Amino acid sequence: MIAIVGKPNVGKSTLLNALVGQKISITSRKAQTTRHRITGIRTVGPTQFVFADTPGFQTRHGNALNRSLNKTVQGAVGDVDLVLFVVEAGSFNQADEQVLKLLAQGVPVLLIANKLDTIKHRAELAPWLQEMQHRFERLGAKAEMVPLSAKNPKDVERLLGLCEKYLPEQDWWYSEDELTDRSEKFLASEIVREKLFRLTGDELPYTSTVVIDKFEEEPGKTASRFVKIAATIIVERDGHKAMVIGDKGERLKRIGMEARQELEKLMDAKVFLELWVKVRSGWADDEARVRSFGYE
Ligand SMILES: Nc1nc2c(ncn2[C@@H]2O[C@H](COP(=O)(O)OP(=O)(O)OP(=O)(O)O)[C@@H](O)[C@H]2O)c(=O)[nH]1
Repeated sequence: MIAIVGKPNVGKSTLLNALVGQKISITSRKAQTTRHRITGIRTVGPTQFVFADTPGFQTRHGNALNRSLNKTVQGAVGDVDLVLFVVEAGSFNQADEQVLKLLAQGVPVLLIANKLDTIKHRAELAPWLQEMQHRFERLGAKAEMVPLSAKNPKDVERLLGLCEKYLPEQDWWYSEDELTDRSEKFLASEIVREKLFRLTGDELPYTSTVVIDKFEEEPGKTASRFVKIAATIIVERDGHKAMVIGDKGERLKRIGMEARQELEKLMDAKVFLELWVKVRSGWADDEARVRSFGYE
């Protein structure tokens, strides 16, 4: 069991998807895309890797949504064999420091210095890596430094080999072909949320969310599956609703189309997807609402 932790936007979900070999956690340029603990499974030969992706640890806003996200992170690092602590290569700031403080004593850590491809002069990274090593030593923590790019398949394969050394010998938890413990219904809401964030860019606040109202598989008349999904995009203000719908409904249509195509591939089914947009002001500050929208 391996937890993937780090501040928002360092590439945790990108790394998880690469490690698992299939997209199971959504990613975007927007920070705070991941909202839930997502388990990804990869079985290679005799070894089963169970990865837990976590939301980026929040340090700025203390609202109910962020408190819930941070609880998810804390829960994930407690009981694992190994932690992948993801940072951006060459950088370590206050937000990274906060994550470091969460790490349980005694659990081995790989410091993943991600986005190595963005560093022009690799030699310049050496003093930074040394400084990182010292930082861990001062805490009495064991850590191995692993500079890599989550977007480079060779780096990801090498990382799997490094992780393997830390895993105990025990029975597998999942069958060989399982990739995630999350349901298709959950993945559907995540994929709609990813398209929503990607197609609205920085204009839409991260407090928008997606709730699945209906997820029904039609009894098969033919060999292929047919799934009917209705989802509501929840936003904070009327202005955001207009932004999501777009000119003559163009943007909402595009969100629906891209999400449907990806879901059809993922579920190997014909998908009928219906999208609605609703305004619910202040939901991210309201504990009960945060829970009712599926956050722990
Ligand atoms: N250049 C480069 N970009 C990367 C790499 N890994 C991830 N990214 C980009 O970094 C951005 C954030 O990636 P995510 O995987 O969504 O990051 P995250 O840490 O899961 O983010 P949160 O959900 O906010 O916690 C995306 O635009 C990725 O494409 C990498 O190795 N190199």
